[in-house]
Amino acid sequence: MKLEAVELRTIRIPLVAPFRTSFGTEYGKEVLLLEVVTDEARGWGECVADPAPLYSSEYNAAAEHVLRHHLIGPVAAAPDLRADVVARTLAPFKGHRMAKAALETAVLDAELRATGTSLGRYLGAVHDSVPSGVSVGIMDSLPELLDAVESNLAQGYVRIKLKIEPGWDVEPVRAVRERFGDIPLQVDANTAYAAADTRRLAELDAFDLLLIEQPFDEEDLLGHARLARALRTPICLDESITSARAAAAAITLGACSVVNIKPGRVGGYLEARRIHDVCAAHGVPVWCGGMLETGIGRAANLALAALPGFSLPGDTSASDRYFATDITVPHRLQDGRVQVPAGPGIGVDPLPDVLDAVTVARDTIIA
Ligand SMILES: CC(=O)N[C@@H](Cc1ccc2ccccc2c1)C(=O)O
Ligand SMILES: [Mg+2]
Repeated sequence: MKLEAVELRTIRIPLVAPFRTSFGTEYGKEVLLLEVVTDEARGWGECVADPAPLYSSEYNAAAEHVLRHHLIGPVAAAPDLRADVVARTLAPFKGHRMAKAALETAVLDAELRATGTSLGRYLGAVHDSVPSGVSVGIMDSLPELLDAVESNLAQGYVRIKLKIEPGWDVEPVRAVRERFGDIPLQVDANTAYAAADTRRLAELDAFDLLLIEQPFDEEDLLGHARLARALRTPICLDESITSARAAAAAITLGACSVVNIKPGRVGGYLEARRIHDVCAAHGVPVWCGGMLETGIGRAANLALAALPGFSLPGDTSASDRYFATDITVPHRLQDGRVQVPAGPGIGVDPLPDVLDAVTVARDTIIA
């Protein structure tokens, strides 16, 4: 293929409800969307960064800038463009994995649409639908939390994940256990704790959680390894796992025994599959994390979540968990599962009218 143009769009969509984590509260999602135009087909990629560098060092304006000024040029210069040359082409540029992931995914989507191959088939998916968990934010009170959990269970979500932070951890978990019994339950701290909190985190061992996700700083592999030796509950890493190499190091150091794979965080779906393969080789279960993607990124995540090593329900929730109106035909939860799109590439397209209604900026870069 030959890259002819890249259209950069910034879209803003309100969330159905504020979503509070240990690093802040979000009321809407601002998304950088890429559409690549090649001589054979077009493709879509969604950047999972946010407006501020609170989850990771990346943020939307930086992703757009690095794409515009450093990443699109070399990819456009590739004479025979395929998804598996993008990462190699971009390797000289350090970091910016979310920006790189969006570009690689858009190229991969175009390549697969041109050959009529679904992303699931290309990656090695073995299921047509995947069981879905849901991420429940920090709430203002325990009654509000219990109502949110009850609503999500009633919709059919097969696993509940609670956001925690110091001061909102043991009591919410205990309240959910007391009200809902032994439902599949896990927590996510988004790096909010430190070694001094070990005794507090050890109190969570009483609740038979599936895992504790990213309790410490993303760079603190040794701290997570020490914590894993002190706790019975498995440690899962998210922010720390930026590549297959990082996954191998974390597992070898004993820093985690479960991995949350997010293609946007690791530079794309090809690296995400490598992480899946590394974890499978170590007997480490993986699940597909979420970054409140629109239906575009959500579709691609569903294909990845259908690979054999994804043995735990992920955060591949239905569109209506976050958006009243998605920019694609909404992904729906049916009997606790979400369908893997079967069409060529990511298998979905934005709905033009909806997309235009939420677009706040757009710019076409001619290759
Ligand atoms: C589903 C889930 O918990 N995702 C992330 C946290 C996250 C990521 C990106 C976000 C963007 C806007 C608002 C909240 C966000 C939360 C996580 O697993 O750590
Ligand atoms: Mg997480």
